Amino acid sequence: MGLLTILRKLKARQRHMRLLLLGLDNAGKTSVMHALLGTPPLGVDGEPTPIAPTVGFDIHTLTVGSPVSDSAAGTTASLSVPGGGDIGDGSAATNTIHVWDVGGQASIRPFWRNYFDATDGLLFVVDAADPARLPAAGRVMAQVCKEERLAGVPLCVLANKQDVPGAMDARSVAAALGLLGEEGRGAQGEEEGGVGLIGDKRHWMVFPCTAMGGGGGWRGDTPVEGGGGGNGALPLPTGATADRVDLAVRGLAEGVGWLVADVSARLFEGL
Ligand SMILES: Nc1nc2c(ncn2[C@@H]2O[C@H](COP(=O)(O)OP(=O)(O)OP(=O)(O)O)[C@@H](O)[C@H]2O)c(=O)[nH]1
Ligand SMILES: [Mg+2]
Repeated sequence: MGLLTILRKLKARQRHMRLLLLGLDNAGKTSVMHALLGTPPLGVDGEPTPIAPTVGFDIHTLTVGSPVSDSAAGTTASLSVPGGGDIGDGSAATNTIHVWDVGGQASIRPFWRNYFDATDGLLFVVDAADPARLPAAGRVMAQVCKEERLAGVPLCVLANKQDVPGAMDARSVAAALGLLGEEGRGAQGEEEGGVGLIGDKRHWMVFPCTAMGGGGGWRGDTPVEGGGGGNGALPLPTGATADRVDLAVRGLAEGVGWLVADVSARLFEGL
């Protein structure tokens, strides 16, 4: 077996990828990170403690597709989402996912560009219970997506805070962000200032979710899908009623699972 083949097999087996977690301040990025890690911040009394705004960035590591491999570091956890898979020789692959959680305050956003290199997938978190800020979130997202270093990188939008009564569903969030506003999709929701993502080769999807895993009043719907590659079907909200909070909790894992699977296909297919 040649050296190149060995290296390729090693890469295929390890499947490291880097996701960048962005969004306006207060969207819930760090909360999403804690939810994914299964480690809500707790005080000494065991009660949840408020999450402080992120100044700078934090890196966390998740593994997908195999049991927990290392939890000693405190920032490593396994996640039950799809995204592992057979790597061609009958053995299962493990995706090791490095998530960069970067602060979203206006004063910090200019530094986001320092994190674009080597990004394989984008997680963009929005506060679906704060419609007034969604157009601004859409503009910021569009700016990020214009970045050459992020060309074609799949985008998972997390329409967070679905536990808050009145939170917008995935389709409304997609429209408010300008994702549905360009020609070619046949989608409703023409929105001024569309972000111009549609028509490029980027896969995107909006998932309704909550980082809280509790509360009431959640309104369920299905993810809204679009982007290049002919996957522009836009399923209508189903108005699901059963166990809505649970669905929103699962929406988080599903969203990350979708992104991991998409990135995997992009990075590791054919290895
Ligand atoms: N109800 C509800 N509150 C949430 C949810 N996610 C986050 N929050 C709250 O929203 C506030 C901001 O959450 P953070 O996770 O700090 O937001 P962030 O995007 O990391 O903010 P920056 O670090 O400043 O960019 C906190 O008070 C969280 O408790 C959610 O799903 N539901
Ligand atoms: Mg934060």
